[in-house]
Amino acid sequence: MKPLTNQPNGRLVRGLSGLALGLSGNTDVKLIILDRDGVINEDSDAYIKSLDEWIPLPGSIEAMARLSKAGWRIAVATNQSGLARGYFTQEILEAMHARLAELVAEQGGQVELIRYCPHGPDDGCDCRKPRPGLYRQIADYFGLDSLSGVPTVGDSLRDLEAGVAVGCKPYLVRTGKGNKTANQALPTGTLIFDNLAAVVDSLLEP
Ligand SMILES: O=P(O)(O)OC[C@@H](O)[C@H]1O[C@@H](OP(=O)(O)O)[C@@H](O)[C@@H](O)[C@@H]1O
Ligand SMILES: [Mg+2]
Ligand SMILES: [Zn+2]
Repeated sequence: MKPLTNQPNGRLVRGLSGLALGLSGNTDVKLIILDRDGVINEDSDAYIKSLDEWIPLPGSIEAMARLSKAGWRIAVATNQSGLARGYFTQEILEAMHARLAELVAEQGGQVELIRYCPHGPDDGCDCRKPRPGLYRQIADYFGLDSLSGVPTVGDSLRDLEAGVAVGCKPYLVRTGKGNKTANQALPTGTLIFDNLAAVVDSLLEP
């Protein structure tokens, strides 16, 4: 089932997935917002420029499927300045996201929404993290007037800052750039875990 994803002009392209779920704007919604590179898949300082370079981190796909099967809704919020820099095409990016959705679906889970910022650092958009534009788009999609308390998982400070700006609960993972980020001043209340699987374990423990 293809996730919903966005076009560079920000228009949402409806994939095969179902209708937007009209979740009420309350904080007990089981929604999680994940960063992509360094949380779900390996990251590289040379960017992830092809489907071959898009390699899931150990346990991340299984963790997403476990969370999804437990009733959580999964959204991804990712900066993809490589598009603006000309390192890869939108077609390649969408192929990575289709692969992600496919792998999670094979394990019985679903990635419902992937929102990315296609812009470069100097484009002045509102969707490049640490700005919270992607998070607002995700809240709109799920019909939420608040993301207060919604867990967001990142490996970079900007991921946490973007989520905290709209009330999310910040989780840092040590994968990707996370070990380095852990030495920076983090948003109050940030919880630190080794990887996404450990975050999911903590969210699912009774
Ligand atoms: O972690 P998410 O948001 O999913 O994606 C990050 C990537 O878009 C790239 O973001 C770049 O930052 P700049 O966009 O050049 O500042 C660099 O950090 C790259 O190493 C990284 O692969
Ligand atoms: Mg990242
Ligand atoms: Zn943007």
